[in-house]
Amino acid sequence: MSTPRLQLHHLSHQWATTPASSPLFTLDDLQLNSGDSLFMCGPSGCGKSTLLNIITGLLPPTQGEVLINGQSLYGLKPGARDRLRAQCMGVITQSLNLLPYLTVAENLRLMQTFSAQKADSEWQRHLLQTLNLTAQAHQPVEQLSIGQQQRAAIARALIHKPSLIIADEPTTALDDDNKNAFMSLLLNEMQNFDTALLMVSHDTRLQPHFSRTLDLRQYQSAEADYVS
Ligand SMILES: Nc1ncnc2c1ncn2[C@@H]1O[C@H](COP(=O)(O)OP(=O)(O)OP(=O)(O)O)[C@@H](O)[C@H]1O
Repeated sequence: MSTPRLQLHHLSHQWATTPASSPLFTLDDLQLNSGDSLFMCGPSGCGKSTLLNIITGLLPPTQGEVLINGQSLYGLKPGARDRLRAQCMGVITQSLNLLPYLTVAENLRLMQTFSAQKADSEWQRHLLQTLNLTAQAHQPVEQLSIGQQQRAAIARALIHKPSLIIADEPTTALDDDNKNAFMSLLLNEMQNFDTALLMVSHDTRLQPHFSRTLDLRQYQSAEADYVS
């Protein structure tokens, strides 16, 4: 069995503004292996973005441990942590994170540079072909349709062969047909590329696409303040 892609141990977070007795959430144990897809939901303010920031190395938790491929994320110095994030994680957000004036291929190349990988033209060709973007490879992203931009964002999240994909509300702007197409594509590609997926969404209709669900509300302290 390969090393888990993500492990959370006794993880909790507490803002300085909240009482010591009521951390935002407490997750004793969570593990994602290659091929796992986790749907994370919960009411506004329950801590989803906070947890994603902790998992992506941007916010040290007040307690507990985050392991990426068995490596303690916060046991690393900030520079090494940034490198681990760039090498091991692919992130897709609602705003897609693509540079609009660069072509699709240039966006992919930039991601490879951040992750300190050599250009792999064979892999890029394969990805663009799989995602039906070969004809758009040398077009600026701002000239693509929304659906094409989303496929480009998936390619960008996979170009460096990450072990973990983090997707934060990536389907908010989509109609139902495009939502389902996007999810099928993302899940299919993450299975093909041997990675794990953690996606945050308010849209519980997407839940059946995933192998597991985590409702963060269930991991909150009783005094937590959020909007249902
Ligand atoms: N820098 C901060 N300092 C203090 N409190 C914060 C900070 N950032 C967020 N919070 C609080 O932490 C709680 C969780 O916020 P978070 O953004 O993680 O929720 P969320 O579940 O992602 O919400 P939404 O679904 O609305 O995006 C909120 O009560 C918020 O006010």
